[in-house]
Amino acid sequence: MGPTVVNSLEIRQLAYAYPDGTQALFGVDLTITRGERVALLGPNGAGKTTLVMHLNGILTAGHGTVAVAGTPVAKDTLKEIRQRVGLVFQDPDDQLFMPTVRDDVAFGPANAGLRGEELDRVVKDALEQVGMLEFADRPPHHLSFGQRRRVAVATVLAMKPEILVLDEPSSNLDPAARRELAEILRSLDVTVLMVTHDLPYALELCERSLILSGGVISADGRTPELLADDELLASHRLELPYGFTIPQSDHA
Ligand SMILES: Nc1ncnc2c1ncn2[C@@H]1O[C@H](COP(=O)(O)OP(=O)(O)OP(=O)(O)O)[C@@H](O)[C@H]1O
Repeated sequence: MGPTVVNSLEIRQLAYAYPDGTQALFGVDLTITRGERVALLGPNGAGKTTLVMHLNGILTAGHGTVAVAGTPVAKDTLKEIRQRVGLVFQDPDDQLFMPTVRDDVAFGPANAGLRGEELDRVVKDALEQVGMLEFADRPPHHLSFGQRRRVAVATVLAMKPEILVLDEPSSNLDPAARRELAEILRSLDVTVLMVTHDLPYALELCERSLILSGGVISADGRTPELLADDELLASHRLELPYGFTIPQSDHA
């Protein structure tokens, strides 16, 4: 027998219609292996948010299954699933609500029962991973947007997630903050699924990309290959920035 391959995420035939009857997902199949970084691309209304909301049980499958590291997302597994799936929202202010950065990062692990030195160590590690340790005693609302996003990532890392799911991680960041966050994300030893309209960011960070369109996955492959396919991009309302070319080394 070969080594066991752990799948961080396994989605089988996931379909979902909102209560008003809008069918947002039509049978999505997706496997993400531990350690992969994957970009989820697609036009507005493709179903990306709907898909992400199934990963930690905010929505539950109308049809099909979702499993995180082998554990099915279901009512009786929600507590475990929410520790394993670290969701970083687009707006860090939806995630930060405590008087200090330290308290925000400690909130999840403290809730899970960590105390004392163990809790301190987890908080310190998470803040170090995003380069925000020196800001531990600051109120989050005194930080820049880019710093708040990094703290939001730390709140999720403190839970030692199986998979980090980021919604538009580069939005509202200036070029330096965008690059710093990319360096941080690349340095993490965690599976990543990143929803983004920022195609160069997907290229920079994710070896693999998916295109979701009309509630189905219509492309799944190596990011440089997908982004070099002008017809594929145009047919899914995806556009590279004007003048951007895929570096030849990525094409190979
Ligand atoms: N609460 C809701 N009730 C009914 N329909 C909804 C609801 N939320 C989303 N939809 C519909 O479901 C479909 C998928 O929407 P979703 O928000 O998942 O797309 P998205 O890919 O995340 O788009 P965007 O890039 O704009 O964030 C769309 O047709 C949308 O109008």
